[in-house]
Amino acid sequence: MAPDAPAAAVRVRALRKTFGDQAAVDGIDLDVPAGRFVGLVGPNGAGKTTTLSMITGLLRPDSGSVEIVGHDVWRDPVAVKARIGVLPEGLRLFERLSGRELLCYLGALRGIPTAEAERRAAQLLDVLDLAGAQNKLVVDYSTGMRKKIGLAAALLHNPEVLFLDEPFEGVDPVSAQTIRGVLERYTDSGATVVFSSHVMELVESLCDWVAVMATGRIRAHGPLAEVRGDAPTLHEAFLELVGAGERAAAGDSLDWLGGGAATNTDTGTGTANGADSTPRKDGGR
Ligand SMILES: Nc1ncnc2c1ncn2[C@@H]1O[C@H](COP(=O)(O)OP(=O)(O)OP(=O)(O)O)[C@@H](O)[C@H]1O
Repeated sequence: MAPDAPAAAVRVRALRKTFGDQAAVDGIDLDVPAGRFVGLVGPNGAGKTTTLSMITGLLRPDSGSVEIVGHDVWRDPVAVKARIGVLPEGLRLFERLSGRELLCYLGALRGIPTAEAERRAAQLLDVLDLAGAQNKLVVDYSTGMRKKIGLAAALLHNPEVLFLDEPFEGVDPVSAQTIRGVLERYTDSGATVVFSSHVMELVESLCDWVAVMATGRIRAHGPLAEVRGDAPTLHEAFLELVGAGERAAAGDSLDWLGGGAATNTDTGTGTANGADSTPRKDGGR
């Protein structure tokens, strides 16, 4: 391979997963370049979590293959798991450990020498603004704190590629800024971050490479500017790619919805207010 063509961080071929007769991921191909900040975006149910779960070895595909920095996820799982960090959706943690104990324990599982694991844990807790809660049990952590301790756990072994499923969901703006700073520093060192999100503004401001998914397929992927094309924002390009205009128009059929009783007058099932549109507190009895 030419020196100016670095190996893909993630190489996906014909990846497919069905649940019953529904294809959650419908045979996707994807090459994620190394050293990028990558956003996987798509509407609810697009298949983002299913894709990330298969890429990280948490869910077995029906067919297709995934390589991470040249290692097959299903044939070479140990090599892959040593190279990746994962913050999955609905992260399960050891709830009865404190944040610091959790990181030190995971460090031991990863084979990191105790002193080094403690050093890294202390630094991560500090940078992620969790030092004050390091002795608190994880079960007592808030949603945002859980995301941050999950991120610390995913970074502890200094992985080459980090996968984050909705890392900013439930996180306040200050913590989001902290997480962002950590991730930017991490990608500046040449590592790759792949994260899923619905928040286009966030993806646009953080990512230099995006993949847009809808109904189990990749609709567009590549450098941010290319995917955005002539659209003024990624948000607008996204709406066009996933056909959201049609779905928005479908809302027109909710002609009864308006928060008032007046629209119920001729249905025969309403409040019997008749032509009087004045709201009545007695429920029309
Ligand atoms: N374990 C499962 N059993 C049955 N159907 C599933 C399962 N997991 C996912 N699906 C279905 O697969 C489709 C893709 O789901 P997935 O969670 O991957 O989407 P997503 O893009 O992550 O959505 P969201 O943004 O809402 O989290 C959905 O229609 C979902 O209902």
